[in-house]
Amino acid sequence: MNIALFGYGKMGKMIETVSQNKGHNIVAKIDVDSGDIDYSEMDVAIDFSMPDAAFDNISGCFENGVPVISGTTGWLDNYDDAVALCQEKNGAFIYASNFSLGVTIFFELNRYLAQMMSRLDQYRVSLEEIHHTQKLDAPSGTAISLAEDIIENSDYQGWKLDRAGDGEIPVTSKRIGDTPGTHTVNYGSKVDHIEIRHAAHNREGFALGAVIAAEWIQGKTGIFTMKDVLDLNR
Ligand SMILES: NC(=O)C1=CN([C@@H]2O[C@H](COP(=O)(O)OP(=O)(O)OC[C@H]3O[C@@H](n4cnc5c(N)ncnc54)[C@H](O)[C@@H]3O)[C@@H](O)[C@H]2O)C=CC1
Ligand SMILES: O=C(O)C1=N[C@H](C(=O)O)C[C@H](O)C1
Repeated sequence: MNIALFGYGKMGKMIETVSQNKGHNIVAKIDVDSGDIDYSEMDVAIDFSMPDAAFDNISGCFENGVPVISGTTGWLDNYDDAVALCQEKNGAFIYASNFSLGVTIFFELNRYLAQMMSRLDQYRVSLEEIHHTQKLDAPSGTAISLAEDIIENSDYQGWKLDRAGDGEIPVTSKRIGDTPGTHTVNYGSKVDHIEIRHAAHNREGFALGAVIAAEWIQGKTGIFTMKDVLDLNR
């Protein structure tokens, strides 16, 4: 498979290594100021760039018939436009705030736990995410996904960074050293707490999930999620 990398930073380089270890070719490494882009050899584009670059990168790929795997966070104000363009061009698209296979399962646990806990008014939920100090966005895309999934499966009406009001989920963001990404969902009562946590040990899991998604999307058209890739919708 011929893969084009949009964003050749920490994740772009990790995806290059994982892709090559699986026998794929990297046919383009697009970074800031790369100039004119030749889309002709691309079987798929994997975008891990920057919030203000992601939508243009994704749009360019759809305009040129290239399927897109998008991992960049912090650009979702334009998500609906990306979906509309993908549909107009009969393209193929997967966005995930976190491509780790473990986090895809963690998202399912979070939804199920939220449904059960919504029956008990003794517990209050809170979210914490910890990342490396170079991270640009806060809270993380993964924390936002977790919060949105809890809201969909409970009576919570929103989330807020740090100080949350009634009916809102408090989210705490910490930036510590080189932490690749740790997410904790905590339900506390006066007498106990229940916690689920995913901790990435390095970036390889994110990269592997993105490459598996790129392999899976070959020959398909439509908008998909990692649940489709792992066949968790059954
Ligand atoms: N969904 C997931 O599983 C994961 C998502 N991420 C997200 O991926 C993004 C990138 O993360 P990192 O690689 O750690 O960041 P990074 O800062 O190491 O790399 C980003 C790269 O994008 C480049 N860039 C800037 N403008 C560009 C443009 N117009 N076109 C192409 N490239 C451009 C930068 O020069 C840089 O090399 C972030 O939004 C991060 O939150 C990171 C890890 C996992
Ligand atoms: O910027 C990162 O590094 C990460 N970003 C994603 C996010 O915002 O959730 C995924 C992962 O936690 C690493």
